[in-house]
Amino acid sequence: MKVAKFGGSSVANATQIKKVANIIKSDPSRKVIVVSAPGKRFSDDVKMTDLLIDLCYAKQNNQDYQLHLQKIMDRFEEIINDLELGNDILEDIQQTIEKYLQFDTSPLGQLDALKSIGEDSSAKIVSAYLQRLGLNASYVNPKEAGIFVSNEPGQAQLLPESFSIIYQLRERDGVSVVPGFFGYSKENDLVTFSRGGSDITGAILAAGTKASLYENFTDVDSVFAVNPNFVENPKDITVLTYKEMRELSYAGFSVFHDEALIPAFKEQIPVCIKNTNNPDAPGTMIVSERDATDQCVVGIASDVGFCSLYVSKFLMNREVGFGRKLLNIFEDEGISFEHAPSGIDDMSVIFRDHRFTPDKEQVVIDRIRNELHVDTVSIHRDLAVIMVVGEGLVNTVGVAAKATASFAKAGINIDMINQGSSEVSMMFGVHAVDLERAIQSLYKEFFTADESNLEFPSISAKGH
Ligand SMILES: Nc1ncnc2c1ncn2[C@@H]1O[C@H](COP(=O)(O)OP(=O)(O)O)[C@@H](O)[C@H]1O
Ligand SMILES: N[C@@H](CC(=O)OP(=O)(O)O)C(=O)O
Repeated sequence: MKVAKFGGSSVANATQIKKVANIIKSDPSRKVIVVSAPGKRFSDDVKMTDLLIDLCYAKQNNQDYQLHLQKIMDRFEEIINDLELGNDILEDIQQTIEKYLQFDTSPLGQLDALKSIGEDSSAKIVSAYLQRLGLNASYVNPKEAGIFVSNEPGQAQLLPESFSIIYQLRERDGVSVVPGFFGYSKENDLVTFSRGGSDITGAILAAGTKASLYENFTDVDSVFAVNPNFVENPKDITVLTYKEMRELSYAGFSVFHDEALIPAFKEQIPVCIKNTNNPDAPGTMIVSERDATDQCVVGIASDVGFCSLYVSKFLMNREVGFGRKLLNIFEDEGISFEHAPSGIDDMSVIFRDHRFTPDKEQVVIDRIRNELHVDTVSIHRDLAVIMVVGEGLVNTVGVAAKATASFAKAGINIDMINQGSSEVSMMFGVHAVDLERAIQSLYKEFFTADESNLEFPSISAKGH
């Protein structure tokens, strides 16, 4: 049996949902279906999850929320009418929203409950539509499916005991349609995964049911070697390993959630990224091993929104416990870090900007000066991180030289390099303003024989 997840772009409107139904009908082994909330229908559109977040904040700030509620209901109504489904689903959605708006719980608990409406309603709509087409399909709530998670609002983690319950999904008759993005804590609270987390639900169900394949349907024919917003018609990737995809997703390939790789990897479930708009295209396979002999670099990912803290102290290498004490300061202040490249007398620590907010800067700097007696400490913001990823890359001679040469050709200053801590990636830090040119230059270097006829579009990054 297969688990198929359909992302927001695949359930954005009735036309898309009809394509989804055809895909499900065409292969009876697609027994477990995971759906996201309605996504963007055009580039300036707003995702249903964001509409629900706006509604929640309006309510919590005692503002008039009727307009927000209306936008949500209008969108669901249009989908339900276009699919010619009865009014009962719309009423059910409205009642669930009203119930959650009156919820007497923590603000974050209420936010998670409202955020889940998008996926929950999609699953009700898709299952009803499949039934209308004569399929034996049913809506299965994540609790019934066995998705039990930690009580960390917006950051849920699966509890391992879930797997044995999830396995029982195999026994259900017909097609089970499960909403993505959320589960339930042991205390019965509804908790969501991080943004983009329907991919995680799909991977959990694929691992839990020991599926033969996890299909992840989106709006592109394959994973491309670089984000298609930077390079026009970039090369597609036909196969890549779990490790490669995890690094690429983590570093900016928003097409698949990095945390979704872990359950699939643990149970060795192959993943196939496919296009709902072109289901006959082979897509990209993610597997445990690939032959990396002819192509050691498989993709180049990048993301903005990083900052770095730099410290230098003469003879740092001889001071036992320096790194621990430095990182301890961040632990005390509740700041998690991403990378920590170090030299003999220097160390940098890289953070996501939103984790190391400017209001924490002064406290951290004072503590580093007073407790570690460093020579220099400074913070650099507006940093972008680029990951050059590929199996065997770290053992291949000349990759770093090729990459740094391409930065030099484009006249880009490298703020930092971190090579070797991961077996499959090499990290570069550059100023965010140089990112687009850096990616284009690296792409030329690693993926094109003829550099003269490349065209680069102007950047319009697409995020969650
Ligand atoms: N390297 C990449 N390859 C393919 N798509 C990418 C890549 N990097 C970013 N993307 C973006 O990811 C989008 C698909 O992810 P997402 O919008 O989350 O889809 P869905 O709504 O199906 O979950 C693509 O439309 C594309 O813009
Ligand atoms: N709807 C949620 C979860 C999700 O996975 O969505 P999508 O499949 O559109 O990335 C979000 O927007 O974060």
